[in-house]
Amino acid sequence: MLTPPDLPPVRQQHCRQSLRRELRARRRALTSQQQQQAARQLLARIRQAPAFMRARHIAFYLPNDGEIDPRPLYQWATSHGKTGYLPVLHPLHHGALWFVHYAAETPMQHNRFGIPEPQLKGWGQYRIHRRAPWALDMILMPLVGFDAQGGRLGMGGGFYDRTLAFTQQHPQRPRPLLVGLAHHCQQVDSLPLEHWDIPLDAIVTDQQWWDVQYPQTRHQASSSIV
Ligand SMILES: Nc1nc2c(c(=O)[nH]1)N(C=O)[C@@H](CNc1ccc(C(=O)N[C@@H](CCC(=O)O)C(=O)O)cc1)CN2
Ligand SMILES: Nc1ncnc2c1ncn2[C@@H]1O[C@H](COP(=O)(O)OP(=O)(O)OP(=O)(O)O)[C@@H](O)[C@H]1O
Repeated sequence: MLTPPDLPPVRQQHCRQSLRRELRARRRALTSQQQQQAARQLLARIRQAPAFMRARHIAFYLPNDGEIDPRPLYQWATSHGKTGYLPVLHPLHHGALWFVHYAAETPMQHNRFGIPEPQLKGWGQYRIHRRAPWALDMILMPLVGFDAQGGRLGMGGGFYDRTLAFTQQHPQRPRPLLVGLAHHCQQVDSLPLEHWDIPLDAIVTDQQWWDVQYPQTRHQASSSIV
């Protein structure tokens, strides 16, 4: 179920869709014990990584559709002085995300995909809790699929791609480390990188941490972060 790079675009999109379906079914099939164990292993793997230890402002997500659960990591991070944020669907810019501070007392609402996110109240109050993506130290983003070369497949909305496009347009500006999270069973041999795909710095599963090195010709080479 791989997508050869020389297929015409429409066929490629079709392949991405069926691969997405297959990988989503695979992660949903994990039992709650397997999910809990994966979340514990993810915590153990990430919390000791120097890049994570240095990071102070970190975007997490609330698990949906069988995604690997970063909540134990969030608990650990916030009890060690770090500040956690969640993605919120941008109220005006369709297809983009805001990152909003998240704590136990944060009022939540469900977005149109049924995922809980911090409530948008007045714009004035909201601005206090929002952090620009470039001012985050690390963004942990959920993956539907990935390959060991840094290719990634998300839910298909292009939300993270649009929100993080600035990292390609202004490569010398400050930017967060982009870390994709997935279950080990979501790995495939090879995924083509689309021109809009934002390269990740690392991919972490319950079983492994990959630093992603892109060829210079394709993307800015990313430096090793652990
Ligand atoms: N936990 C989590 N939060 C997240 C994301 C995510 O992937 N995971 N997102 C990452 O982008 C954003 C939300 N994007 C999403 C995009 C599509 C679907 C989804 O379930 N799509 C359905 C179709 C639903 C519809 O169109 O009404 C589907 O594909 O079955 C969910 C979230 C922001 N928050
Ligand atoms: N910077 C961008 N500007 C406009 N459209 C974009 C941008 N990035 C991605 N898109 C569009 O978003 C759609 C979904 O892209 P893709 O299939 O790569 O999503 P994804 O990477 O799986 O999702 P996500 O980024 O939310 O994890 C594509 O049709 C693409 O054209």
